[in-house]
Amino acid sequence: MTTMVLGLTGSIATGKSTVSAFFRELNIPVIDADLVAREVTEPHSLGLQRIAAYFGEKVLNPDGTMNRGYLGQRVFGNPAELKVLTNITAPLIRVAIIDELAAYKVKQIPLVVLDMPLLYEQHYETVVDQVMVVCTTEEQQLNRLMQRNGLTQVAAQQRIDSQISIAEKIKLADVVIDNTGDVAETKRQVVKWLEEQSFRNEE
Ligand SMILES: CC(C)(COP(=O)(O)OP(=O)(O)OC[C@H]1O[C@@H](n2cnc3c(N)ncnc32)[C@H](O)[C@@H]1O)[C@@H](O)C(=O)NCCC(=O)NCCS
Ligand SMILES: Nc1ncnc2c1ncn2[C@@H]1O[C@H](COP(=O)(O)OP(=O)(O)OP(=O)(O)O)[C@@H](O)[C@H]1O
Repeated sequence: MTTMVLGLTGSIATGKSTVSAFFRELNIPVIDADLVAREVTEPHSLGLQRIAAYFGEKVLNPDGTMNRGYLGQRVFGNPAELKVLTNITAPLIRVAIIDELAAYKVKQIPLVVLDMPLLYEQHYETVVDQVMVVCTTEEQQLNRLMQRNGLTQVAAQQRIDSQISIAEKIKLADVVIDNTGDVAETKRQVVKWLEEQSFRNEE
């Protein structure tokens, strides 16, 4: 059996994690690119060494972990520095994700989800078989992001502007999940899509 890889994306805070939780509930494996990004920047990793070499010792906490608050504040308002950071992490993330996908393919798992905010920005269209985009209105996105991360409007908007807009991603999507309603309404759309694909990973 061949493995189908579903790319799950959206823009920041449009509801990817909310949708990926539905897949997990159905025992469908999810690769979380944000988590992979954390793994490739663990203490003593090549990723963190490269980041510290460029951004300086300030990016390191006393315990050797990455100071995410400091780095996030620095790069999200500074496109040139964000590019440097992304250029360090993206190749490391890519190798780790391709490895994980290969392991699922060997096991012939029918469906694997790749939850990746930067799926289009990093050109993963060729890595996945279909792309599902989770969308909200821009106003909901801003409000949910400010609320979830405790960010000011300016800081939240800077993060939103670091990615391709939702409108652009909708145009590129194979399937769009509308997350402007309540969570149950969103879940119904995901279940419907799964039923249309006529497979589910069994327990
Ligand atoms: C800048 C960092 C330190 C901020 O950490 P923080 O804990 O505040 O945020 P977190 O990692 O949870 O990311 C939150 C969201 O920010 C957005 N984001 C993260 N990195 C980037 C990036 N390089 N470019 C654009 N948006 C990004 C994503 O939508 C992500 O879901 C961190 O995001 C990071 O190390 N980024 C580089 C790695 C990367 O590219 N990750 C994205 C994987 S697809
Ligand atoms: N349908 C909804 N109704 C109300 N709140 C929601 C809904 N969907 C998601 N949220 C809330 O909005 C915030 C963003 O959702 P979520 O974390 O799923 O987004 P994300 O796309 O995974 O974000 P990121 O890009 O940062 O990883 C969360 O606080 C979540 O609880």
